[in-house]
Amino acid sequence: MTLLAVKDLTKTYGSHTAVKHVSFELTKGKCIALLGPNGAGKTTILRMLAGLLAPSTGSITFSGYKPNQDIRKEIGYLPQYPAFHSWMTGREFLIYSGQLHSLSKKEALEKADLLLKKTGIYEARHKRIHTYSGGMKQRLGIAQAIIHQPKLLMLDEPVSSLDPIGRRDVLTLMEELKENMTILFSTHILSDADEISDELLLLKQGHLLESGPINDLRKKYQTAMIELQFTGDIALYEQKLLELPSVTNVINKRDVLHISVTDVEQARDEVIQKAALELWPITQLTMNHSTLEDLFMKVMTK
Ligand SMILES: Nc1ncnc2c1ncn2[C@@H]1O[C@H](COP(=O)(O)OP(=O)(O)OP(=O)(O)O)[C@@H](O)[C@H]1O
Repeated sequence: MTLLAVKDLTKTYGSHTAVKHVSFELTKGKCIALLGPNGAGKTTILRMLAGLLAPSTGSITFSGYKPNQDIRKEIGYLPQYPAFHSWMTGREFLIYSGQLHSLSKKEALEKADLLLKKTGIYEARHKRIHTYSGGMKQRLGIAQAIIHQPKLLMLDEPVSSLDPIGRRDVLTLMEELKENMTILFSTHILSDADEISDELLLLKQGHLLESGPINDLRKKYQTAMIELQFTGDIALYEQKLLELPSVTNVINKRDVLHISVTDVEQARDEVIQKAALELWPITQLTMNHSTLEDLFMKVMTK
């Protein structure tokens, strides 16, 4: 079921068009990654969906609403650089945020404690926010973004400024939250998108180049690969491998040969036959597929 539909969305800042005729749909209950290099228009799209920026043209339609109707109560948004009242404690900040969303003092208190537990920062609830680590601040930001129980949670680069521990904490929290809500998050970290998203939106210079379930995109773009390791001088084997019928390309990355092939099983048989005949000193043969990074590069350069 479609939760939100974007049609022909364009945003122009002065003479610069940051988002160009973008259309997509967000499926209810999915975690969707908005991927693209710097300046692709990710923040601009999120801010338009969050109702913080007016589109130049196009429509945003939330399920059950008219096109371009105010949908702010359905949306939770954590900007890339959230502003906190750092002198407040985490708990005070959440109670204050709840009251801004028209919760009574009692409701805000209950909700604050519930979310502090859910986001794993309950122990630090009476500490001032300026003492929180980056990961704790992001978790508090997410708690604040969902205090009004939005149907769609949008996070702008939620892990890009965090150290590996903070990053892991926030990704784990997103994994938990995605059980109960639709999440749209922007990133240029492909492994994060790979780890937690179900669907991708791939953006470049304001254009949406590809979108869809991650597995469908993998099938469309991935290529079969064989990785081969040898003892001795592997350069000797590059040319010999290229002569095999199923091999289309060979790249030497840190003494591992990455072999692109047309059919992975056929290529394996050809490699094994040749290796057995010529006694190649193979130490490892792995059948593989290209990574999400390869997919990203293919879409970005097509
Ligand atoms: N207020 C503004 N006025 C003028 N140009 C802007 C404004 N905000 C963004 N832009 C431009 O619009 C384009 C898209 O910016 P946006 O911040 O949406 O990209 P992004 O994909 O989020 O980038 P990043 O990954 O660097 O955060 C960029 O070229 C940017 O310089």
